[in-house]
Amino acid sequence: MANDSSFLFAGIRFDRKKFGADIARFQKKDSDTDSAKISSAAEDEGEKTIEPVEEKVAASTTKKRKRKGTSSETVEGFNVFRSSTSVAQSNDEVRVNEESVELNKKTKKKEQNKQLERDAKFRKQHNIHVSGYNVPTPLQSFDELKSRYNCPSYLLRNLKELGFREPTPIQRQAIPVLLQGRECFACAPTGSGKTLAFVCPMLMKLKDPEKGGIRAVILCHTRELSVQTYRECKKLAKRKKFRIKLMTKNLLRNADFSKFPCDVLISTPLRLRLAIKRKKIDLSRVEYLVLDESDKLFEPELFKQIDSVIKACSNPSIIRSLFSATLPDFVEDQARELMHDAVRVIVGRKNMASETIKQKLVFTGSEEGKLLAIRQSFAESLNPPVLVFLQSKERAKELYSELAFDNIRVDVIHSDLSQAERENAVDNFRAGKTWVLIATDVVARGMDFKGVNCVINYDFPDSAAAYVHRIGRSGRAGRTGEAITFYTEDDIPFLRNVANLMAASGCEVPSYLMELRKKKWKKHRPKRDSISTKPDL
Ligand SMILES: Nc1ncnc2c1ncn2[C@@H]1O[C@H](COP(=O)(O)OP(=O)(O)OP(=O)(O)O)[C@@H](O)[C@H]1O
Repeated sequence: MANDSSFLFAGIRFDRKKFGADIARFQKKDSDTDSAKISSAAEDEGEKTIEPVEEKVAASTTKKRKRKGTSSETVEGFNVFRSSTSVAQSNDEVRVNEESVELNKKTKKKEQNKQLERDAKFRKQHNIHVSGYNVPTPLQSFDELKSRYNCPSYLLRNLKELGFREPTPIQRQAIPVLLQGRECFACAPTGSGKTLAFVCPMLMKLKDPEKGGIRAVILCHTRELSVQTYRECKKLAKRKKFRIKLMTKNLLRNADFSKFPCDVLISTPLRLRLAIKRKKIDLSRVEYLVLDESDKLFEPELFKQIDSVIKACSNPSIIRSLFSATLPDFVEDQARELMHDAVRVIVGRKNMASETIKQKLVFTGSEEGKLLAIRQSFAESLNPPVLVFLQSKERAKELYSELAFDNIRVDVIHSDLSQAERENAVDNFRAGKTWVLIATDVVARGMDFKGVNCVINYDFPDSAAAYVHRIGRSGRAGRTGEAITFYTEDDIPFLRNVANLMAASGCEVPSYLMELRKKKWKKHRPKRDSISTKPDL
């Protein structure tokens, strides 16, 4: 047989050393009995396939290993001894393989189901709600960024140095979603760490600094928030030479965007739109786009601007994400049309105020009553830092000129101030130089002033979202805070809306408030009497 089959090896360099044992065995055998014996050996092997199911996977691999060096081995692509018995054997093998594949599938499915159960339990524990196909397992710890996603050590070190020991619920879920390359719209309470939830995966996705175009864009609705986000990015990217740029007026005016070295660009929609129109900035390489405070960006006055940015970010494999503490249905609907295969992540309940804030309603009767109430409150216990919100810049200026002489360190911020003045006001408040910051809604969203003890809604907010975001400047990152909302006769129709928000976030609300009628609450900015106490001349 060895001789007969030698023609099969013609033209093939046969390694006699390697297959010495086989050659010796074949040479010993009588050529007539040879194939019968080999066939029966093959049958024997075939019989071995009638084994308990559990052992089949192991058996088939052992069999493969055993067959190495036996007569029916494939030599460099040729099956040397092909007989009817080996066909039967192959059929058996196919069956065994099919069964073991089936078994593998079942085991895998079982394990997947167990993992899904564990994920669901974990999400419930952290009040995380998800929808979307194949949502990744939430993070148990920041260490998993290393074990599951090979997070670079500079980033882990930065997280540690910033004092972030454990991911917050939104970070637990949104980070794996974005790292999986999925688009995401996320809603989580104010002060719950959404910035890190989108910056961390962005830095991981970008891996290393690269030349040749803008790779990530973060859109923020105000300049103040852009500056803050820029600083947060820089802190997280420390030790890595990413080119993180803030779209300032100066940059917009003077930069040559055709040679713009930039990994991450942070901008307001207006400035970026101007750069697209005037400077032909190229966003076609952008891999990662974040719309922070997304519901604000989707409002009609900003929508045109974000729309042109979204269109300019034409990379088909872009990952877009939307983050906010409030996510109205109309934004969800628009987001669904815009995004593909997105995962929706909600922490707690949508559009809910943070549970760490003690909320209070105070009836002041009239505008004069408000001024008395705030003065009295400061006289009794001024626990800075305190933020006071008013409905317009005119009213903010008026209150400032009243309180400026009251022997408290007070400042004001609104859109009539220059950029430098606005930044100064924010920095002084952060540094504790200002105790009371009087503000319009320009700093109501996104701004992270550490440790604000109390927010006073001097003027009733104009919508549910405004209420949630304004009071959310206090009680951040798990700390407690306080919110006081003044109301007058004009605001009574909308009291029930605030009462509902208070009750939903666990505050005690007098029952009579819950019995009031609910009225659609949008853009409630009634004409109010002037704040001034100076007599009219
Ligand atoms: N894992 C963490 N552990 C502790 N603190 C954290 C963690 N992540 C973020 N923080 C801190 O929590 C604070 C709030 O974070 P951030 O400003 O991102 O909140 P946010 O959810 O975006 O709030 P908003 O809705 O008001 O914009 C920041 O001071 C931030 O440094």
